Amino acid sequence: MSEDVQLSSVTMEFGKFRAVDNVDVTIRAGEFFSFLGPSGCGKTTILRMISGFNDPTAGAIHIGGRDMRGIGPNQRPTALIFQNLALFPLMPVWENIAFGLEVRGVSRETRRRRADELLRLVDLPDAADKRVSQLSGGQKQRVAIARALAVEPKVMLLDEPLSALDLKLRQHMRSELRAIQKRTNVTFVYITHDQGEALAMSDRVGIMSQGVLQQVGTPQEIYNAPANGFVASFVGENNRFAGQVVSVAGEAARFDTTAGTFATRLGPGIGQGASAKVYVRPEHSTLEAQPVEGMNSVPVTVQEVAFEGNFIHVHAHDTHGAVHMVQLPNDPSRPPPAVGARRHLTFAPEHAVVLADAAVRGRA
Ligand SMILES: Nc1ncnc2c1ncn2[C@@H]1O[C@H](COP(=O)(O)OP(=O)(O)OP(=O)(O)O)[C@@H](O)[C@H]1O
Repeated sequence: MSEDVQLSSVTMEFGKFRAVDNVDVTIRAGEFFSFLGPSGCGKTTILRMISGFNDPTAGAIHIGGRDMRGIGPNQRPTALIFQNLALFPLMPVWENIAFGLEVRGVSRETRRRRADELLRLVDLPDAADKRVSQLSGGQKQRVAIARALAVEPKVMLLDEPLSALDLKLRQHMRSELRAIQKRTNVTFVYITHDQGEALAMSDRVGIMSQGVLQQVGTPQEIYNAPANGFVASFVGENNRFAGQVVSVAGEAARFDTTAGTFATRLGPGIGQGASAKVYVRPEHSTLEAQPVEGMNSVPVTVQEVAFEGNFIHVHAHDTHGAVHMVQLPNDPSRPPPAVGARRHLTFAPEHAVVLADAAVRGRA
């Protein structure tokens, strides 16, 4: 069983500082939802408000339709997991998992049975009688998840739980966490500043900047149709050109920059005359010997060529000194240009989108 979490105009102020500004989002029952954003953007504050450790200074939180105002952390249908797992190192694994049940007066036999079930769920069927201190980092993480699930939360809140693990284990645990979430169907609210983690695991992602929720969407929507320049730059790479929209025809526009006039698409809220930036992904950019009919192009000089295995990153600067990146497939029959070569950075109108900067505090 899982429940939805509804945030309605949720705001949190610490004195005069607004850490979370008018956040509106409904996290669906059974969904894996991540809040993604840089350090200090308000992610932890949101999680603390959902779990009941802080009350919003304005707005409301409903879980499963129930207003959470005045309901303390222990009375909420939530469980919180964070980086510091707070397991008991010398206690057997199964007792760690069953700890919350013991507090609730569940018999030893039932506790043991439930712990064994949960250990199978997190793929540690033989660990029940080991001590926590004998486990690896990833195994401890699974025990912490099993312990949180033991009290049958409707909503699991996870605060960067993988950040203490090394890269390989972190990547492995991504798919583990996702699998556990699907098996239990509990609503997962996950916070992270790691875009790879958020994109790989989540059904939907909410991108935060400076307390403001910038966009909510599937990983594909966030990457392929960013709502503004902050989202486009925070998730993945982009080449950017500042300028002005000089004409508009439907969703297409002409955009004037110091590097040239481009045919582009228009992002949300951008119209005729707007000063903004055009964004183009490196994988949608190529380097051509000559300008190509119907495409945008900017004369550049190749500055650096980095072989990355499955692809090649080429950095090239334009006549104003701005550096742009092109991602080329690793194709031995088409070697990349040499450093110093002059080329035309080329991109299609449909891959160039004019976006506003981020939505900012107090104006969301
Ligand atoms: N109790 C508090 N009193 C005053 N300011 C606070 C308090 N808690 C958080 N803040 C401020 O609110 C902002 C958001 O903090 P929060 O911990 O939610 O960010 P975060 O996105 O989780 O960052 P990180 O990824 O670094 O943990 C920060 O500027 C922080 O300094």
